[in-house]
Amino acid sequence: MTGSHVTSVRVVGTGLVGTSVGLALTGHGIDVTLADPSPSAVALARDLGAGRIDPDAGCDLVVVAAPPDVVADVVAAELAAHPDAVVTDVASVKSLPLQRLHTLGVDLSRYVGGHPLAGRERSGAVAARADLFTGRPWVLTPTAETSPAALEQVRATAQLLGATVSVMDAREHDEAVAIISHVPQVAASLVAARLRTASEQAVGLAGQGVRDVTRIAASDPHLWTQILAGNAGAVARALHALRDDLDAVLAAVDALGARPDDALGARATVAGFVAAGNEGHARIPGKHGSAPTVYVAVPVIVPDRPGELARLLRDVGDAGVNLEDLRIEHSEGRPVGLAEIDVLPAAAQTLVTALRQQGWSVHA
Ligand SMILES: NC(=O)c1ccc[n+]([C@@H]2O[C@H](COP(=O)([O-])OP(=O)(O)OC[C@H]3O[C@@H](n4cnc5c(N)ncnc54)[C@H](O)[C@@H]3O)[C@@H](O)[C@H]2O)c1
Ligand SMILES: O=C(O)C(=O)C[C@]1(C(=O)O)C=C[C@@H](O)C=C1
Repeated sequence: MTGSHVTSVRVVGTGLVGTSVGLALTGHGIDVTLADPSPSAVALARDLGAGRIDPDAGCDLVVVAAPPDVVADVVAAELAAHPDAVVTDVASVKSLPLQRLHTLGVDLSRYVGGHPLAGRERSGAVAARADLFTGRPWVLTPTAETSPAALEQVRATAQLLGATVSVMDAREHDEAVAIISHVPQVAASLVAARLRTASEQAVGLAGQGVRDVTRIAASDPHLWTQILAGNAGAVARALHALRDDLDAVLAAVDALGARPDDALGARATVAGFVAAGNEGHARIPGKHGSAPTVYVAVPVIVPDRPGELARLLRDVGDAGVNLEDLRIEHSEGRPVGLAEIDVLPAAAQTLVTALRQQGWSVHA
């Protein structure tokens, strides 16, 4: 290691976040070794290019990207196994793991708690992206015991991945993420859960509004149970405040439903909460730092027949264009689907032309 720059990093836990860290660091020429209790998870991360598997390799830095309920024990084990390395983690909650480390009596001078505010609603290495952290916040939660050199090393590594680093204490972090991450997840899940009992006809009308509000409702229940349980105090406080607001809106809407011509003040209440939402929304900062890679979505109609998707993917490959992501949607009542192929902007026109030549209906 030279200065605060790392040359070798061990990533423990090769799911979405760990594999993304591995991909990004490997891209910067850093020697990354990977570990995970699941042999298939670690092999997949290696195959995707996130690093190599060598349990005996030394390292400057260990990044623990394991689930929140085991993270403290894994950090403690890594500190013991790598006595010259700095150890950080990426768990979404910070106070409980820190308490557990204190209980374990671990020397915390080489440990720096961390949390990138970057992720996806999908888990596992397949969802990993090298540019996941570009322009995103990354909180570090050092304690009085943390050595300044350890803090600088982790800060430099997060910055190398394109993140904007801020430093706060663990309790402060947990209060903040209850409001900007944990309650939004609860709200998205609750709104999406109402769709279970809606009619087919109603769900078939889903437009962009409900898609925007519920994207993170696709998140992993196992991970989120650990996150919400791991920050229960702060989440409960934020949910009580939300419930008070919901009660006020409900009272106004109830009054409008019962006495539309005589519900004094009810419309002002409704307008007030929408306006308050405008104000809160306006406070969300734009992304910091350089922009993450922006892909262009090329929409292609795919007949709902066996082999059609395979034929499309073959034609994308034959066009010499790299497919960055793929989404498929089925249109209600139509014998076709819509495939959205994400590609780099520079490749979009080549792909559109090539697919049209092959007879595909491209809506670009
Ligand atoms: N998903 C997100 O959007 C997001 C964003 C920021 C931070 N985080 C945090 O990152 C961590 C990992 O989340 P993820 O989304 O990558 O989850 P994931 O489910 O995609 O991956 C977790 C990985 O940890 C492995 N694992 C399980 N037990 C382990 C142990 N004892 N030691 C080492 N590895 C172990 C699993 O096999 C799996 O490969 C969590 O602490 C989470 O709170 C998640
Ligand atoms: O799915 C996403 O877009 C996220 O960024 C997820 C998100 C967030 O709430 O910001 C969720 C939990 C993590 O701890 C960090 C990131």
